[in-house]
Amino acid sequence: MHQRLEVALGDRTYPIFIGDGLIRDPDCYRPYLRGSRVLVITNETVGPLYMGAVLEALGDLRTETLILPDGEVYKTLDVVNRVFDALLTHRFGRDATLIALGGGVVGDMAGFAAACYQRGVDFLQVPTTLLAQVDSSVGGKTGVNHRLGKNMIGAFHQPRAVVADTATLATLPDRELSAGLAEVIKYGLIRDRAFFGWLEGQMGALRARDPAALAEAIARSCQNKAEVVAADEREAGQRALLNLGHTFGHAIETGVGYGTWLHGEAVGAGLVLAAELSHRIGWIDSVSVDRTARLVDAAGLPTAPPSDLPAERILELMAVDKKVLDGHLRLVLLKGIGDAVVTDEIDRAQLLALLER
Ligand SMILES: NC(=O)c1ccc[n+]([C@@H]2O[C@H](COP(=O)([O-])OP(=O)(O)OC[C@H]3O[C@@H](n4cnc5c(N)ncnc54)[C@H](O)[C@@H]3O)[C@@H](O)[C@H]2O)c1
Ligand SMILES: O=C(O)C(=O)C[C@@H](O)[C@H](O)[C@H](O)COP(=O)(O)O
Ligand SMILES: [Zn+2]
Repeated sequence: MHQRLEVALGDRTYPIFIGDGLIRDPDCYRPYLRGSRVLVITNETVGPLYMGAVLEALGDLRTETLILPDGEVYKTLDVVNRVFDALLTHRFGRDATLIALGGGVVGDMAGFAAACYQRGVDFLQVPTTLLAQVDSSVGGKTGVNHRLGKNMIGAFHQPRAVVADTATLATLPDRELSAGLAEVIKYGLIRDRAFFGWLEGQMGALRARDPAALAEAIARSCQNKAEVVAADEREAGQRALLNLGHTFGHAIETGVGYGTWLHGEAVGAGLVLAAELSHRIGWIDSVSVDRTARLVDAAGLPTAPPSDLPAERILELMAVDKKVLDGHLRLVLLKGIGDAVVTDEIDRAQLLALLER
């Protein structure tokens, strides 16, 4: 079954297409191209698998391709510069459309290149990981990492359309599927208690790649994300809730070295830390913490930070989080399952005690 959701942003709106085989469907691309010139950006793993299908769908358009190296460690300004090199070498103008074909790494970099090239050109997201289909392809956060912090350089730039072909998940390694499930669980925790309950019952089916379960998880995740982004495109308020687990998670990713822990793995541990901290300050009961830890574990994800990363180091890295305001750390914590809030009331001693447990 094919589904179409909308991300409504005031006078602008864009579709999220979800379904089996959509990567080959010209109707998912053609109406969203400004001109006839397209640059498809992918990486050395995804290119051989799916570039042919995208080129087939684009037909006789004037299309160029660019293959980037694969890995979180390549989500850098240097690599984005290769996109600018390609655009300029092929003399792309302002009517260019970039197509990001791959996971969140390709999507974040291609989107950032689109935000910057000639001060902004169009781009489409064609996400091929679960994580990208449920999260990174939607909402317009684009950017790259810095040695000192995750996603520290970037821009808000919305895609013109998102084409999530669920069939591409067939080739995704199990570890990457699990990583995507961390962001899926996140939506249940922050704003969708019923979805959280559904996930508790469906985790086995999701990990077994049951097509109906995956399609449902992707659609409900995208619906939740689209609603949050529509209400707060540039994270002036409630969009920060999408960062549940990420202050811990980003610190873990940076601390162990980009790509050592996958983003979703670090978020998985971060979700459990956020739940545990919420319990320690009396906001949620221990049953809710256990349910969170059990679901994260059932997804095949870590439930605690790496034992060789000192608590002091995690705290140091958390201090560069983008939610820091006036030097104060702000964290997303839980008032209940399905009910997240941002708070600045956690002090260093509480965090140290949590991380040293
Ligand atoms: N912009 C946002 O809102 C947002 C949201 C969440 C995460 N992110 C970012 O996304 C990144 C993580 O994305 P990710 O988890 O997709 O990782 P990724 O892009 O590194 O992809 C994971 C791996 O799977 C491979 N791959 C992709 N599709 C495949 C397929 N269909 N079959 C086989 N292999 C495939 C990739 O080549 C890569 O090796 C992080 O940098 C994170 O910060 C951004
Ligand atoms: O879309 C958002 O907003 C998110 O926070 C989604 C997160 O899953 C994602 O990892 C995002 O890139 C984190 O944002 P950042 O602003 O903390 O870098
Ligand atoms: Zn994330």
